[in-house]
Amino acid sequence: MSERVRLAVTGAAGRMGREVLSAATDRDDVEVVLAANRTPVEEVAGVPVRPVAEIDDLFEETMPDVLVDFTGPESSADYVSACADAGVAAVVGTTGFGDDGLATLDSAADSVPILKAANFSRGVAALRRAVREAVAALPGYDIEVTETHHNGKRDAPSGTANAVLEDIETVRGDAERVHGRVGDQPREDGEIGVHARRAGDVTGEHEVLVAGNHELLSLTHRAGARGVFAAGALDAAVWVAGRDAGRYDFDDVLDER
Ligand SMILES: NC(=O)C1=CN([C@@H]2O[C@H](COP(=O)(O)OP(=O)(O)OC[C@H]3O[C@@H](n4cnc5c(N)ncnc54)[C@H](OP(=O)(O)O)[C@@H]3O)[C@@H](O)[C@H]2O)C=CC1
Ligand SMILES: O=C(O)C1=N[C@H](C(=O)O)C[C@H](O)C1
Repeated sequence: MSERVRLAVTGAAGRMGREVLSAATDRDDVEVVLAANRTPVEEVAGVPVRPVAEIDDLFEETMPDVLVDFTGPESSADYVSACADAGVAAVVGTTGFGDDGLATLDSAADSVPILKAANFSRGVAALRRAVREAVAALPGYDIEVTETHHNGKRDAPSGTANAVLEDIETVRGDAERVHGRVGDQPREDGEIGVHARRAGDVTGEHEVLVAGNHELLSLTHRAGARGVFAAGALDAAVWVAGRDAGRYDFDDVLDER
């Protein structure tokens, strides 16, 4: 697409919505035509924000090419349904979906392109590749996954930690997740420890430990600012505009760049 991609941004006044709007104003390949938020706010990054009374009315006045959504799992599923009805593509950064929400995304993808990623950082994409390789190279080693986020985060474990765990399980197959660890039993072979920490204003950290006797491999990603997620989400929005209906993820974007 040579023209600017016309964007709608939901959750405009949230931590990520603000970053996306701010990053969008610095780019010449996107144009924000609609910013919406549940709680009324006047503007974010100089963009007027519309209160969302009824999600069905979201595109009543303005039709974007792509919706970028960082909200919560219930609202995100509703926004994506509205996209399917209106023929609008969606980039979903929201995490914490249950089975019903994921089914809603799958069904919307029958009619529009839906690109969902738990993490739009390029560093995390590289972390996931490194973890898959390490786990394949170190059969039988103990694995512990730890994520740390700000005290306002709702879902635990993080969407990224869940994606990393799925990667590990795909390679290893026989893993059992153990969330936290209490009691007086030693670690069992094959389990994967999962630890979610919430503290202060940490943007987002993910660490995978792979340990055998006398050696420990630690793979860690630390996000220093939400701008990395916003930049990736906007790259994804530009990439997904005009695509065929279907489910896509951030790797599809990275594979082509
Ligand atoms: N994929 C990625 O790279 C990243 C994903 N995330 C994910 O993005 C999501 C949002 O994170 P963050 O910005 O920190 O969250 P915030 O709590 O800061 O913002 C959430 C936004 O969503 C809106 N919202 C929440 N629930 C509803 C609802 N039921 N109906 C309508 N609007 C709703 C809020 O509206 P209101 O102002 O009215 O409360 C707010 O605008 C989370 O799921 C998080 O895990 C976060 C960072 C990176
Ligand atoms: O809520 C957050 O902040 C983040 N959420 C995403 C997740 O759940 O993995 C991505 C990032 O870690 C920040």
